[in-house]
Amino acid sequence: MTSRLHLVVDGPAGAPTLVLGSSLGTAAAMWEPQIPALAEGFRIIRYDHLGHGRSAVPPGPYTMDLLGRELVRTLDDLEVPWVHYAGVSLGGMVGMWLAAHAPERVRRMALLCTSASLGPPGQWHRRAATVRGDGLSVIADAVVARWFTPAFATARPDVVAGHRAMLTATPPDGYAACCEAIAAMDLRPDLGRITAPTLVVAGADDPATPVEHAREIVRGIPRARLAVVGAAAHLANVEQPEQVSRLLLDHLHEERGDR
Ligand SMILES: O=C(O)CC1=CCC(=O)O1
Repeated sequence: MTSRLHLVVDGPAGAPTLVLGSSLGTAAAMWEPQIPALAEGFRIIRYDHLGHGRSAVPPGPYTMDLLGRELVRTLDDLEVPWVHYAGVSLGGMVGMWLAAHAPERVRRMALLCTSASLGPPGQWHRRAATVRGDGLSVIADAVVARWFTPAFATARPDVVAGHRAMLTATPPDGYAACCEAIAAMDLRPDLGRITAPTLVVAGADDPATPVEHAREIVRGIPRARLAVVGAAAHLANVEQPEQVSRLLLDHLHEERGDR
């Protein structure tokens, strides 16, 4: 079976592959601020999660296992034996799953504004039911308020509007099915199996996955370290693009020192 994931590829064909995973309710375009800097040295493969962007929308509920296996299948199709991986939020959850279940496929990893366990499950089931019943626009204001700090929202209403449009363009059934994957997720027991050197990035003002969630991941992964980005909420890579790109490049280039 071929992959059901929509991919966007940038960068030189012969360069090491860097896979970028996006957050719940966004698509590959959420990584746009990083592409100019990262595409100089990496072949970047951005993917839309199942149920998101231009990927397939199979019936839910989904699980982290399903989302992760879909990515493995995609890498198999592309005949890519290993990758560097960076993911924001839901993208980071899939990254943790991948690095724990297929450690040979992940060389270095960055986990941004994410969590290994994001309960309580009831809140995700309620959000899924709301979205299935009434669509995404009814939750959009609340979600976007967690994505950006008030100061950034005031300074860059154009960026906020663009990301809000990305959210409301997400298929409601796909979004709801991913909420159910988050509800059922507990990656904490898997963290100790992750061998990839891992940079964990938290937004200092992220109300969705607070810094303490990042600290828990760092405690669980043997070769992990933490970076806290100031003046950033949940989509820290959008709010502080230069700082996050620099952190990613420094972490990915440390590979040269691993050998
Ligand atoms: O939508 C939210 O509340 C924040 C979030 C959780 C997982 C994700 O990808 O975004």
